[in-house]
Amino acid sequence: MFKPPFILSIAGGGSTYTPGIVKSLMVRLADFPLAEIRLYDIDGERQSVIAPVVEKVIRDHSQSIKFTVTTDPEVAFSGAHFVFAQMRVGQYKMREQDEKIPLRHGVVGQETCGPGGLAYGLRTILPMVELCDFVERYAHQKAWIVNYSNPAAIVAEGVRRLRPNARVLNICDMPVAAMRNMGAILGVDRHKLEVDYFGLNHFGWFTRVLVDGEDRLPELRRHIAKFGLLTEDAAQTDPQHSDPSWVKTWRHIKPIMDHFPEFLPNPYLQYYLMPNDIVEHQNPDYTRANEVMDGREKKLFAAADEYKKTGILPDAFHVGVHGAFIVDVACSLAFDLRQRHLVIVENKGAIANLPYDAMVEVPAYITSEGPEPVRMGAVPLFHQTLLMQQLASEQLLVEATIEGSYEKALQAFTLNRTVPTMQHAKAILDDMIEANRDYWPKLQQAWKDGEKVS
Ligand SMILES: NC(=O)c1ccc[n+]([C@@H]2O[C@H](COP(=O)([O-])OP(=O)(O)OC[C@H]3O[C@@H](n4cnc5c(N)ncnc54)[C@H](O)[C@@H]3O)[C@@H](O)[C@H]2O)c1
Ligand SMILES: O=P(O)(O)OC[C@H]1O[C@H](O[C@H]2[C@H](O)[C@@H](O)[C@@H](O)O[C@@H]2CO)[C@H](O)[C@@H](O)[C@@H]1O
Ligand SMILES: [Mn+2]
Repeated sequence: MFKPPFILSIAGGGSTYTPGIVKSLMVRLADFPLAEIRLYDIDGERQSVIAPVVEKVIRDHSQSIKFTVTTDPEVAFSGAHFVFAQMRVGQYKMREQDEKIPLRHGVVGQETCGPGGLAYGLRTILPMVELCDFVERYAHQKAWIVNYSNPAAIVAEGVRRLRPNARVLNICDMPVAAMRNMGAILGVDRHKLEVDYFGLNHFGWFTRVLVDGEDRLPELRRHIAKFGLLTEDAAQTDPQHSDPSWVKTWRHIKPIMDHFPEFLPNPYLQYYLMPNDIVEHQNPDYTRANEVMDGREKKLFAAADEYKKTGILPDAFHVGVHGAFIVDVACSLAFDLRQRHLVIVENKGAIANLPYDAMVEVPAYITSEGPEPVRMGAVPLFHQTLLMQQLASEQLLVEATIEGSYEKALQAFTLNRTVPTMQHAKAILDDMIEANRDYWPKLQQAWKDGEKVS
């Protein structure tokens, strides 16, 4: 492995999360020493708005760290040791489409779940592969990409198929956020929890929540039966989670566990297990993308503007579990700490009754050569069946992208639990092809008028 101080590049430098992640890096400089931070984005204009805020965060902590802002991949990745990826391909304007198109057809409209997640996947797989190629070409031979770019399940499967040797670790902060709430409910710091968990990204269950060797899930069940996984504290520690849609999401853990009390679900299961409730309460003209553009993005851009004018940076971004988690994972990779974290990995038997090569989310020990998944055993038939259907939907989407296959995309949409019929799937897919014409690979129909055409 390489020695610190490290060169770290952030792909998706213009992200609303960049200042928070950099702040997390700054408070952890003693654990993760840095020589240089580079921001890389394909939208130079957006990145140039965020960059002065990031530079201020760095300079408040260090005068020596070099800071580079670029749209040139060679400049961004040459000699880099770590790449944090957080690209939103198509930006919020396309997230809005992902959410609003399915809703027009009475189907859940969500960033990473259902047809919205599949559409986002079709946009993101190839840019993520391109990022792997940039890193292979320019970065340190042993560089690690730690990837937050969504939809993480589909991105992980796409990279596994197309670049099996890339050193990419895909992560998600949703389980960590759930653990933060569990910790607040139990009166314990989240780092004291050791959990067992199985599933796919945004589609899994906690089966044990150990504190000093004792399973505290029974206590959590009692709290959830009244309040869901919501705590006043958690809302305060993450301002984003005071938004009405997040409050509702944490509350929905209650109805799910009222029906299936054994395991504690990932909040994203609400979209698959209670889609009708979700659609009924979603405003088709104002979705989460609008809430984020009017909230997190506007606040950060306004602060950047004020900083430019006055030299004073208002408190405009949150340093929560999102930044802390990626830095924890990077430290474990960098120094072979073998810490246990929930990450997205190739199954290799960790979930005994899921395919060996599925990209699953389970606890793993993070070594300098990558994650070593912990065996979660065989899962019950109910969960296995839900997981297999979701896995098939995501894998078909990846195959549709690789092969440019309309039929496989239609199968992926039809198999998704949020989509009631094949007619819904086709209507949504066709609208999405139109909306994504600047982003998706071309999907060809192999069958026309009952004849095979290719
Ligand atoms: N895995 C997780 O749990 C998790 C948690 C939070 C956010 N995210 C993801 O992080 C990403 C950033 O979210 P955000 O809300 O800050 O979005 P954002 O739109 O503010 O930022 C994303 C940036 O990525 C850039 N980008 C798009 N395509 C690119 C490419 N090919 N190369 C380089 N840069 C590119 C955009 O120009 C934009 O500046 C999203 O993918 C989001 O889904 C994931
Ligand atoms: O709707 P958004 O853009 O606010 O959030 C979508 C993301 O939600 C999850 O991440 C949360 C995380 O759970 C929370 O603790 C905090 O760090 O904020 C994150 C963003 O809200 C989810 O894991 C991501 O995949 C989503 O992109
Ligand atoms: Mn996530």
